[in-house]
Amino acid sequence: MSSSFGHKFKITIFGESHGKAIGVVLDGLPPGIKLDMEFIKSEMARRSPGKSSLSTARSEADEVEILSGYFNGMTTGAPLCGIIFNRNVRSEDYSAIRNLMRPSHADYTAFIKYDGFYDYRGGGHFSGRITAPLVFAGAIAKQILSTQNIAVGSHIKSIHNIEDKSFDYVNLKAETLESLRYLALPVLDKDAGEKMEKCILNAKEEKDSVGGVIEAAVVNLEAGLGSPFFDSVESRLAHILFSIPAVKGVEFGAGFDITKMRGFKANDEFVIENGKIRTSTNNSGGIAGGITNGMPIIFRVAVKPTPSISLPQKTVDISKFEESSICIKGRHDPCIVPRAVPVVEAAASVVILDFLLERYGEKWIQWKN
Ligand SMILES: Cc1cc2nc3c(=O)[nH]c(=O)nc-3n(C[C@H](O)[C@H](O)[C@H](O)COP(=O)(O)O)c2cc1C
Ligand SMILES: C=C(O[C@@H]1CC(C(=O)O)=C[C@@H](OP(=O)(O)O)[C@H]1O)C(=O)O
Repeated sequence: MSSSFGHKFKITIFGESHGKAIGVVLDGLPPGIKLDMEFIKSEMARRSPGKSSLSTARSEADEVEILSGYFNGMTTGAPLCGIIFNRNVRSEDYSAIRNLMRPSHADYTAFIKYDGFYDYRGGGHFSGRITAPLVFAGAIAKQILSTQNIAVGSHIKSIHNIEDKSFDYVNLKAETLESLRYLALPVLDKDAGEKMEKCILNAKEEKDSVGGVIEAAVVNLEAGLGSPFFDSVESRLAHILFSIPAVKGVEFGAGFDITKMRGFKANDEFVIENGKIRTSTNNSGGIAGGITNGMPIIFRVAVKPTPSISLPQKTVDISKFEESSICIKGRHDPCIVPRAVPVVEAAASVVILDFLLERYGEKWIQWKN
């Protein structure tokens, strides 16, 4: 397995959805950071399951217990381990479908790779639940970034065929990102949000699911982070974003649409504003040559419809090697997107902090202040 990520700020996640606990070890955290526990709790709550009819009915408090690396209210610089106990498992949901491979979940691929020994209950280590420790890591990274005025945030760009407005790629402000944090469905256009909610509830009613797109941004980030070739900012962000279960696409700036523009429209022209070099458009999404250019980093993440649905589907019975059908009973998200929003932000925060620690070392914060 490959459950570790990062260079200077390394995270290692562990656990299974129906095991005793899930968690993360954070290595490379600067010492002397006073953790804002209320902020961490609020980030965990944005993702935690069972809080609304738009989510899985499995209800988990997702309180994090810190086991190490934290002393007298400050990070020590030693590995910080945070664990979350699984409280509300219902493994019998999985006994009946033990040998029936859920279409588009990880059952079949995990069965092949781990010779049938993997923990299949609740998706095991493949579960979206394993993003809870990622959100914990991201909340700490986000808090550190905010001391330097760097903000990471996102909104739901679309659910199924319902579209929200786009961010203002050039003049996006930290306050806009902050205001989105408090919305159950973080959207810029309230009407679109109401339609999205109906769309999700409609799919749920019909025992089906829907997907969507999350548009995220990092603002107030300096120019000069990232290294070509293989450690470009796009490469590292895409790596962690594609690690999130159910993510099927990532694009930056104008993304695939840039292919429909001619060079003159696609190019971001340079200007000087208030003594700073900026660009008048931001089709590059704040990255050129794999390096940040000081404009907002903009990216979008495509999230597929939840694979576990209760409509009857064709599958195979792996124990008999014969075709069969499956009707999944259990507690599943009718749409993953709303709960994936803080996960995407967490993932981006981890990467940006890693780049900054790489550039300036762990004394970066003291040095900047
Ligand atoms: C926050 C979150 C919640 C998820 N909830 C569910 C769920 O309730 N049911 C389900 O079948 N898949 C859910 N998933 C997606 C599966 O974990 C994922 O599709 C599966 O592991 C296969 O991985 P892949 O889609 O990346 O190929 C969720 C993912 C995330 C990030
Ligand atoms: C528990 C969470 O989401 C789970 C993610 C998930 C999956 O297959 O990814 C399947 C469901 O698990 P269970 O069948 O145990 O209820 C979701 O509830 C969580 O995100 O914390």
